[in-house]
Amino acid sequence: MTFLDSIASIPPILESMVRSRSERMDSLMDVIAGRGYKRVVFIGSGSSYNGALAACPLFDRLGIEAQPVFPNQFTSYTTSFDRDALYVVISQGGATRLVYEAVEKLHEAGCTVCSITADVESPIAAASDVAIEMGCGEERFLYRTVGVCTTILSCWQLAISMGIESGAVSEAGASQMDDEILSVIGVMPERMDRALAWYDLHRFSLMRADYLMCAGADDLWAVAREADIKAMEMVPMVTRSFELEEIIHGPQNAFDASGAYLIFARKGVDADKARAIATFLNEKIGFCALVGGVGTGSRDFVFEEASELFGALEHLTFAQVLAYRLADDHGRDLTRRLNAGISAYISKEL
Ligand SMILES: O=P(O)(O)OC[C@H]1O[C@](O)(CO)[C@@H](O)[C@@H]1O
Repeated sequence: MTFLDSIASIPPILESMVRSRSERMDSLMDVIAGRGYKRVVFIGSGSSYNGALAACPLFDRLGIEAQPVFPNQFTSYTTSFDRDALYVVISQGGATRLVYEAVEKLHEAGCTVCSITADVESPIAAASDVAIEMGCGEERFLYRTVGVCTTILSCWQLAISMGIESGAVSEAGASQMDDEILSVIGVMPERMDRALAWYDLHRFSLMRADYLMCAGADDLWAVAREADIKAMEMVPMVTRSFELEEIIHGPQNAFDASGAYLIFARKGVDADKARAIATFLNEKIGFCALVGGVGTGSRDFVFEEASELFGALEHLTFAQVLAYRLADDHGRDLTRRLNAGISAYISKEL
């Protein structure tokens, strides 16, 4: 089993989650019934945070304000609570200490807590009021890959359920969303194959890069963050991600030809901005690829999303393939941690 098999295993896992949405969200519906939630606060770290961030546009579309917060920010610094909000803690491992402490803090404040974890018997799931199964099972490699995709889908299903409860989505509308998600899942294998071919074409430029900078807006900012964290952990290499407009600080000042640049973008409000940044980077700085529907250059990875609302998964497939191929070409063993001794200094787990 290679890491690529792990990426390839994602679409059928997601498909079976979509087909069982009602059963998966059954216990959540009991908890949110009659509560009229209009606000969701997500608490999660790393890929768990990114998964929540990727789902925020759907909540917004359904009239629900959604916001992700890092566990340390919440546990150590947050002092005000919104008892009319649903708090959702996300932890693939289910035992991240600060996420667990967030549940305790929320319960002391009288708030309702929903968890999303791979194992519904994990400490965080057991401590929460309602536990949603992330759906990823046990990740075969160290790096959250299946899990980040199933986190995004779990959050989308949470949004759809809250939309049904609030009346913003009818049952028929929810089924249409399921179909739209299935159309995205249907193209993920093709995105994977094309990403592999794209990597082969640009391998030399990518292997030369000392660092990787990623940018995107809205849900594609979440993809940029995930591309960043995966390349950093897996290759490994120095990486950073920016909200699309924020990356402009870099080329003005610090970026140079030893970096590689990825801009995730779709047609619409930010297309011209994304193209302008990519053109400047390509003409004046170094290797830059536009990923998504707006590219026209030979370095770009161009595809029409099967769905704009749920297309983040298509972009994410590209990011996962890139991290895997770069890691593989660098001779990285993805079953072993580098610098595993850090756990003698600090541990995130209970
Ligand atoms: O989702 P969990 O299990 O709480 O872990 C959060 C993050 O911590 C890490 O395990 C290590 O930083 C990441 O890989 C992960 O995304």
